[in-house]
Amino acid sequence: MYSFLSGLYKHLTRREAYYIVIIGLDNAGKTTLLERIKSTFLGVPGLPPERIAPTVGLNIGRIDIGGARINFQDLGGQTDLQTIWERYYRECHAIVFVVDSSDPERIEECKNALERVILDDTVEGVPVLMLANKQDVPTALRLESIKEIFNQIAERLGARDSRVLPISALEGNGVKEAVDWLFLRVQRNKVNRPPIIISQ
Ligand SMILES: Nc1nc2c(ncn2[C@@H]2O[C@H](COP(=O)(O)OP(=O)(O)OP(=O)(O)O)[C@@H](O)[C@H]2O)c(=O)[nH]1
Ligand SMILES: [Mg+2]
Repeated sequence: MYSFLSGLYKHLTRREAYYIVIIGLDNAGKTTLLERIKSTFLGVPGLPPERIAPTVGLNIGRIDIGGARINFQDLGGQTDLQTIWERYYRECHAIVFVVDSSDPERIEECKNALERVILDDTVEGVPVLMLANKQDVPTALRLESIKEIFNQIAERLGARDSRVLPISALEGNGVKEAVDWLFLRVQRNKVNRPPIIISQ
């Protein structure tokens, strides 16, 4: 009886879980984005921007959406930390690459970092969302310019789902749209990268 009930409980509480990595150069705004996602979807205030320090390890954020769980993994972007990215993106269901649109001088470095990820065969078919962050800065590169730069790389993505969206992690603009895009894409890509089934 106990095993029947516990089996039934597990069945009723089972749900799909997805892992999404957030990468990009240091100072791009990844942790600010993670905190913004948490405050938008969990309804609790995230860490205030002035308390966010450069990431050395990994920050995790969990949200529930459409009956599924999404686990965001925000990684440090400093050059010597980029070597750990692959440990996380190889297993993930989608990749978010955050770009600091207010720093045109680092765009080339940004492109190279993204290219290295895209060219890794282990992420073939995984949806990639490029976020043109800091759109609240008046002098920031606008979406069209960022698209022009990143579409050269996107061509290499082949049949994979990819998109460039404008956001301001600081002010929250575009953050919900970005998460909605990701949720739809990880579900569409279920056959290639099945979700992890969890109970609760
Ligand atoms: N104006 C503006 N500033 C932002 C935005 N997002 C982040 N910032 C600022 O950019 C700086 C870096 O933000 P972080 O979130 O720590 O950047 P990160 O990508 O996590 O950096 P690492 O952890 O070192 O890889 C901080 O001063 C943030 O307040 C944004 O949308 N607009
Ligand atoms: Mg960080």
